[in-house]
Amino acid sequence: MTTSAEIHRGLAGVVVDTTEISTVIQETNSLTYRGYPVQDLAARYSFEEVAHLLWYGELPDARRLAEFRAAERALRPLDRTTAELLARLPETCHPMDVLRTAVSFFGAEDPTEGDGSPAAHHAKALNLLAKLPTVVAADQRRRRGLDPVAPDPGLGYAENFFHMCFGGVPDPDVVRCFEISLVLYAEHSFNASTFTARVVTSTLSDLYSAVTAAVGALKGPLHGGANEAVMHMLEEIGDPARAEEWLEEALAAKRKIMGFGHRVYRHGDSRVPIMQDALDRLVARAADPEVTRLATLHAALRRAVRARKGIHPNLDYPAGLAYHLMGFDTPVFTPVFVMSRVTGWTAHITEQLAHNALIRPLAAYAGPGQRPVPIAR
Ligand SMILES: CC(=O)SCCNC(=O)CCNC(=O)[C@H](O)C(C)(C)COP(=O)(O)OP(=O)(O)OC[C@H]1O[C@@H](n2cnc3c(N)ncnc32)[C@H](O)[C@@H]1OP(=O)(O)O
Ligand SMILES: O=C([O-])CC(=O)C(=O)O
Repeated sequence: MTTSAEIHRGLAGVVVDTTEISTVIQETNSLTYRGYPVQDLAARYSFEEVAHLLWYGELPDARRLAEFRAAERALRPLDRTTAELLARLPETCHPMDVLRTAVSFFGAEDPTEGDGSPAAHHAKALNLLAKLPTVVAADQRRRRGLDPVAPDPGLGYAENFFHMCFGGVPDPDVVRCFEISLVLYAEHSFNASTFTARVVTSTLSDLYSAVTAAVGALKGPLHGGANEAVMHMLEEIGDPARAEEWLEEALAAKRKIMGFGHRVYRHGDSRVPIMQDALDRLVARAADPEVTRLATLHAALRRAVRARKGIHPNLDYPAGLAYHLMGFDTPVFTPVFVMSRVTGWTAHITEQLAHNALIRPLAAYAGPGQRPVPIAR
């Protein structure tokens, strides 16, 4: 080691910059977007209004919201080249790979890719917000052997996604639970994927490159991939009566329990009570023994992890099961997270550019000391 500098592995506890977009308030275990508590936003506002808030700093008035909605709805269809390209990707690849490829391709197709002005950024961000659900829905249908369903400009963001996935819109309670999840997933300060987007942006690279990299960062099971991993874990456990025994075995094998723990929250994720409440409503309305079994297992594991390790669930824990009950295929859960988080990522990309400093930390060298190269080879 060539330096005695303090090492912060994983940048834990390191404050690298300021942000005006969101903050976790540890004292009250709360999260605000541009100053508004996320609980209140989830209860009273649509996802489109929250996207506007994150990008422009204020909730839209009625006229501005109508314009914003009209612009988003007009941008939803994919052009033929994109649709054909995505349909050619192997079905063995993960839907997050499809999404990552789609974002990269949107950049390659955009002649204004390098324009980093705030106006150009907002246009690109809106384009991604509008098109990503079309990509995710078409991909889920393709894997089910079905043709894509065209977006419906008469439907809101959340409703239209159900329409494109399933060819119909479920009852408003289900749509509302989905919309709540989108609001909760939209933004979370300097999480790993957002920080990735900021690192890429700090080199003055373009927005599509930053979002492509962020999709890659979100895919991992320690971050967004956990909502999908939660479902696999519940399937592996199977029987609610096995939750405690399974947990002991998993901990003995040094496995991480998916959907539990958090780098920032030490006393529980502020978003969980709202999402758990939405999940409970989905379970109650299903009135189905299989759904009850899953919900019982979900609750049993939550209690067991709390009792055994003192660890709380994070947002991915209730969101994973909620997406399953809404009918989405498990590999689509993290892409749905992307559809929402693209708002936070792009808000941060714009903020990073406005006060840019190249992000380039130092490392404490721990390799061999300087030595002569061998003379004979
Ligand atoms: C939307 C999101 O991205 S939320 C996060 C989603 N990710 C997950 O749900 C994956 C499971 N969780 C985890 O792996 C971790 O809790 C993380 C990655 C989220 C946070 O990790 P860190 O802040 O680095 O905490 P760290 O891993 O050091 O955990 C501290 C202690 O709690 C334990 N711990 C934390 N989370 C878990 C978990 N899910 N399962 C088992 N043990 C855990 C660790 O083993 C460690 O114990 P130790 O001190 O005895 O070694
Ligand atoms: O903040 C984090 O580290 C992870 C998280 O909860 C999120 O990105 O929503």
